[in-house]
Amino acid sequence: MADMPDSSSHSHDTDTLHRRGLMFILSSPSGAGKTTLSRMLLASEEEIMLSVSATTRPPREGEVDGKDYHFVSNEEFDRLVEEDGFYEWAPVFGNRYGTPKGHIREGLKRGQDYLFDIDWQGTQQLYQKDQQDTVSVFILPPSLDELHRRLTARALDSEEVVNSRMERARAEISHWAEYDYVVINDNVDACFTKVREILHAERMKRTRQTGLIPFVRELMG
Ligand SMILES: Nc1ncnc2c1ncn2[C@@H]1O[C@H](COP(=O)(O)OP(=O)(O)OP(=O)(O)O)[C@@H](O)[C@H]1O
Ligand SMILES: Nc1nc2c(ncn2[C@@H]2O[C@H](COP(=O)(O)O)[C@@H](O)[C@H]2O)c(=O)[nH]1
Repeated sequence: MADMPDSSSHSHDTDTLHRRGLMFILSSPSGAGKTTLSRMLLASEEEIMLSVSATTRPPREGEVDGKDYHFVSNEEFDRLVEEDGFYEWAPVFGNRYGTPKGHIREGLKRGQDYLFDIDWQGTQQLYQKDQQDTVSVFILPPSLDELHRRLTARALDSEEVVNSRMERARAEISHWAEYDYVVINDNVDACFTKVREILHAERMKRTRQTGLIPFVRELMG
């Protein structure tokens, strides 16, 4: 290593130039696998934080209040809407779901990434509010038969709920072309690798790397 140039005199750490955070959205018809992929992403990426939605839907078995969702009453949801407490919200499957405002804007400036498991209505609203920080990925099932199989195998919803989600699937899939990326979730590991590659590439986008401006200035003298 003796003949390697000494880089210690550089005033920038070139591995950690400042960048803006991004809002990384995963959408899909119910049952295609976005919750599974979100959990895999959160387990493997330290720099991304889940945006925990509020919902009027009752918790499913195993879901934890404050971790999977903030489970709220209809009255509480009304109050949050009136107080302008949501970044976006939408009715889905007879319940209401919304992204609490929290500190997303400040976090993005600091370089914090946020993961959103939201539907096409919420995606459109985030795009309208802040297009430059938004990256959206639509997850498709390999077939509708497989989607039905996954919803049934998950065994968390009644047959009636599974059927109503299947009825909605075509309408949701019709929004696929509004997304930046589309990935088919056939093999979950292969799909996850693609989703993670998208996140990594988007982090490197020139317009997000705000630290490049002072770096290049210094580089050029
Ligand atoms: N590639 C895959 N192959 C087989 N099963 C899968 C695959 N991906 C996810 N699953 C399974 O399919 C079921 C539905 O997945 P998941 O709950 O992640 O879907 P979702 O899109 O988040 O649904 P919802 O919108 O209703 O929350 C789960 O039981 C999950 O383990
Ligand atoms: N527009 C929003 N959609 C959301 C939000 N949180 C979740 N969702 C979407 O709702 C459906 C159903 O979810 P489930 O957990 O009941 O199966 C799914 O498509 C989610 O992506 C939100 O805050 N805003």
